[in-house]
Amino acid sequence: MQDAKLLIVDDDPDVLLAARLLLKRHVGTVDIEKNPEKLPFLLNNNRYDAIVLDMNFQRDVSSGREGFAWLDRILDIDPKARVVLFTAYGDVEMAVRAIKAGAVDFVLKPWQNDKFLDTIRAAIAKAGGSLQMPEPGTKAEGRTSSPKQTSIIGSAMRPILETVERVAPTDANVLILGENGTGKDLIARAIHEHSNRSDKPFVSVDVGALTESLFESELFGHVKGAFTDAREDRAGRFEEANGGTIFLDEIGNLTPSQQARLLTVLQQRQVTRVGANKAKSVDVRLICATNADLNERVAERAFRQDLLYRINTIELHLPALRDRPTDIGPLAEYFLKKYAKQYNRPVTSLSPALLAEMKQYRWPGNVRELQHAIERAVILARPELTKGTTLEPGDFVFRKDASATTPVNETLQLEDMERHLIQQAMQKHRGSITDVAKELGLSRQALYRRLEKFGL
Ligand SMILES: Nc1ncnc2c1ncn2[C@@H]1O[C@H](COP(=O)(O)OP(=O)(O)OP(=O)(O)O)[C@@H](O)[C@H]1O
Repeated sequence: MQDAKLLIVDDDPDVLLAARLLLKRHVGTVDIEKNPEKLPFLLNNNRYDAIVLDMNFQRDVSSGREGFAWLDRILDIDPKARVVLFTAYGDVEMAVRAIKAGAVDFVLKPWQNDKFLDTIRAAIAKAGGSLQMPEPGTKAEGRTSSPKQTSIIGSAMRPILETVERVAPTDANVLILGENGTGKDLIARAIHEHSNRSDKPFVSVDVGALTESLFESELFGHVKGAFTDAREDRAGRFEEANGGTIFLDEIGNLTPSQQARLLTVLQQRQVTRVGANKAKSVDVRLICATNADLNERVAERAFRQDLLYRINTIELHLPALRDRPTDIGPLAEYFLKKYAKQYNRPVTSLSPALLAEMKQYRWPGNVRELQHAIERAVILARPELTKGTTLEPGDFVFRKDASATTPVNETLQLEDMERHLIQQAMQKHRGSITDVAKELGLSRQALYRRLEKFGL
């Protein structure tokens, strides 16, 4: 490391001095900088082997938002930059998010000298820094998703996949039912990929997250001047999906007037942009999904029966993960391999004890929860924590039994903070998912997950 060059950016002069004192003995050049505004200048005039960046500068003390913005900026200037984040103990969730956003690792403050050194050594040694980059498409969700070839794991899914293969080439409307995180989106994409429309768009809309005022313009489009913010003509999601498939998620949450509007469009196969007086024909295959019991909602008169009949030509029921325990092992192994490779972590297996606990757990968030729990455990795994290469129960946090890596109080405080921030941003942007996601530095998908988690 004697010929390496390191930059440390933190607004606390004591932290800068202490870090320099420690690292100077091992790294050739250690530059320190108090003001992150100087980053572009420094990066354009030096070649750093690694950069240590604080997540919380004074203006924005606890959210880490400024840190994320600077991380993005650094990676814009040098996509191969190897950024290690400084973060306070308890900010582990944030550190995990930052790694997903492209940082190579993180150091908890106050640091332990040998761990800090190991992390810096590994960051400097790593060639290219591309190992921890997120998968293409995970950082920001485009308006039109291209088909993703994701494997569908688990023997319990086999009968469903057989139905998918039979139904996909027809144009039949499909309704996918199942709890959150059971794979409804995945199955909808599989239907599209196996259909004759696979080279046309697959457009996914979380209709449950659209406010009353956004619903029409998002789905059907608008013309310039139709309302204050309509600065230009814009096609809606139905028009975007023309020739392909439209996937309407959380259909059970539609209000009566939204149900009526949607039914008209489905009956007439035509959309009229808000403010326009001429309808346009659209040719879309419709797939809907919900975690609600629609028959019960019909009985309660909360969902229109005529709309249900229009969308449920074929119904697919996805079982909850707790009802298919044989799938837990294969799914866990699959995610373990995927994330160990993505984050370059030395984890290769799950211990039998951990697997047994997983089978006992209820998995209220189903496969998504399992996926995130494994991703988190892999990111946080250190050789000394994982006894070499196997994840043990202690490396793993079950939602209801947070006994492991992050103390419960700190997890809760973080969650409160996160919830509060999201609520504030939702009010500020009047429910616009795109704007809120942008402000918080989250993908739309990640924001939806949090809205769901916090019941917002
Ligand atoms: N059988 C499976 N094999 C591999 N990955 C899966 C499987 N089922 C679900 N997943 C993964 O789990 C995550 C959640 O799945 P998905 O988004 O399809 O669930 P969902 O039922 O649509 O959730 P929601 O109701 O919250 O919208 C995704 O990342 C998906 O790729």
